[in-house]
Amino acid sequence: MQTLKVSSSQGEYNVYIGKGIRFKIDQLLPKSYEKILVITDDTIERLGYLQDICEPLHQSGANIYSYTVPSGEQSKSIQQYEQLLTYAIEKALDRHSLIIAIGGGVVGDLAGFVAATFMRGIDYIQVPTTILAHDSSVGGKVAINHPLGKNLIGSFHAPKGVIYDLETLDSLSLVEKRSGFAEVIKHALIRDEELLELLMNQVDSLENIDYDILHQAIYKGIEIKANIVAEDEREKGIRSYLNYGHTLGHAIETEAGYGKITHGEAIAIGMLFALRLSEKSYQIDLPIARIQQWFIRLQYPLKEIGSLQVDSLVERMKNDKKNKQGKIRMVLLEDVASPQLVTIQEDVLAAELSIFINEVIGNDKGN
Ligand SMILES: NC(=O)c1ccc[n+]([C@@H]2O[C@H](COP(=O)([O-])OP(=O)(O)OC[C@H]3O[C@@H](n4cnc5c(N)ncnc54)[C@H](O)[C@@H]3O)[C@@H](O)[C@H]2O)c1
Ligand SMILES: O=C(O)C(=O)C[C@@H](O)[C@H](O)[C@H](O)COP(=O)(O)O
Ligand SMILES: [Zn+2]
Repeated sequence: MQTLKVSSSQGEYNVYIGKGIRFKIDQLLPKSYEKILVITDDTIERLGYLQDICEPLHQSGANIYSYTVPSGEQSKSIQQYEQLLTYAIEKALDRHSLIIAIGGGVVGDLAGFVAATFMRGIDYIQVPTTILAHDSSVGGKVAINHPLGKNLIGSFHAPKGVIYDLETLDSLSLVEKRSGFAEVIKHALIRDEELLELLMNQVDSLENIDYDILHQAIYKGIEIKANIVAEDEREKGIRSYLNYGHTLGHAIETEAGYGKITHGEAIAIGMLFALRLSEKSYQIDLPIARIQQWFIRLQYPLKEIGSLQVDSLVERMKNDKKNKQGKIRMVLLEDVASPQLVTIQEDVLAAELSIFINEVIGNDKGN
C-alpha cells in the first residue's frame, strides 16, 4: 500500500492506494465513529463493493447506515441531495458522525456536498472506485449540478481520508476507463511532459491497457493534484490549471444533457480545443495532430460536438466558475506542462469554436 499526504486548511489527510485495501477500511479510518452513513450508487452495490466495506465497518462497532442512489450524472441533483439530507436527519446523524462515499466522482461529489453542508459540515471519507475518481476524490471540491450548469452548487470541504482500492478498477467498462483516463491525460498535459510521452507511447488502447502503467499514471496524477491543491486549495490561482479542458467540457456536458456524454469524454474534447486555442493565442507549435490522432485511436467521441450549436456552447461557458467581470477565462498552454489562465473575447471564442468543430467533424474518421 502507498500513502500520499495532502495538506488542507481543514487538516492533513492520507490518500491510501493499494490492492484489496477496501477490506481493511476499518483500520484506515482516522478515528472511531459512533454513526457512519455510507453513500453509494446501484452499480457499486450490485458489484458487492458496498458489502465489502460494510462488513469490516460493522466489526468496528459503529452503527452503519447505507443509502444507494441511481448511478449516473443525474444523481448530482438538488432533489437527490435533499433526499440524502432527509435520510441523514431521520437516522439522527450528528456532528460527530462520518459519511463515506464509495463510488465514482458522482457519488464522491454528491456525498461530499452532503457532508459539507449537513449541520454545517461533518467528516467524510472518499473510497473512489473509478479511474476518474483519482482526480475527484482528492482536493475537497464537492458539488451538485444545476440544470443551467455543472457543479454550480458546491463547496470546498476536504475529506478526512481517501482509500483507493485499485482492485475495484478491474470491473470498469471501457467507456468509464476512457472517461477517467482523460483526467490522467489532463494531469500529464498541465504538469508532466514525461508522463505524457509515456502514456502516448505505451497506451494505444484502453481495452487492453497495461494495469502497471495505469496504476503508475494514477499515482502520478494524484501526486500532481495533491501538490496543486495543497498550494491553492480554494482556486485563487494555480488550482485553475486543473480545470484545463473544462470550460468547453462542462458546456458540452450541460448542453448535451447530463449523462449523455461522460465527463472525461467531454473534457477530452475541451482539452483538444484548448490546445488549438493555445497554439493560435501564443503563436506556438504544440503536438496537436499527434494528440488528436491518439485521442481518435483511444476512441474519444470527438465528433459528438458536431451535434451542438456554437452559440449555445458559448452561452454555457458564460456560467463557468473561472469567469471574472463577465469575461470568459480559459486555461491555455504556453507549452506542454506550462498552463496559464487567459481571458478570451467572446467573438474570438465563437469563431475559433466554429472552426474547431468543422475541423473535428472533418478529421475524426469514424469516431
Ligand atoms: N470534485 C472534483 O475534483 C472532480 C474531479 C473530476 C470530476 N468530478 C466529477 O466526477 C463526476 C464523474 O465521475 P465518474 O466518471 O467517476 O462518474 P460516476 O461516478 O458516474 O461513475 C461512472 C460509472 O461507473 C460506475 N462505476 C463506478 N465504479 C465502478 C467500478 N469499480 N466498476 C464498474 N462500474 C463502476 C458508476 O456506477 C457509474 O455508472 C462528474 O460529475 C465530474 O464533474 C469531480
Ligand atoms: O479539482 C479541481 O480544481 C478541478 O478542476 C478538477 C476537475 O477535474 C473537476 O472536474 C472539477 O469538479 C471541476 O471543478 P469546477 O470548479 O469547474 O466545477
Ligand atoms: Zn474534471
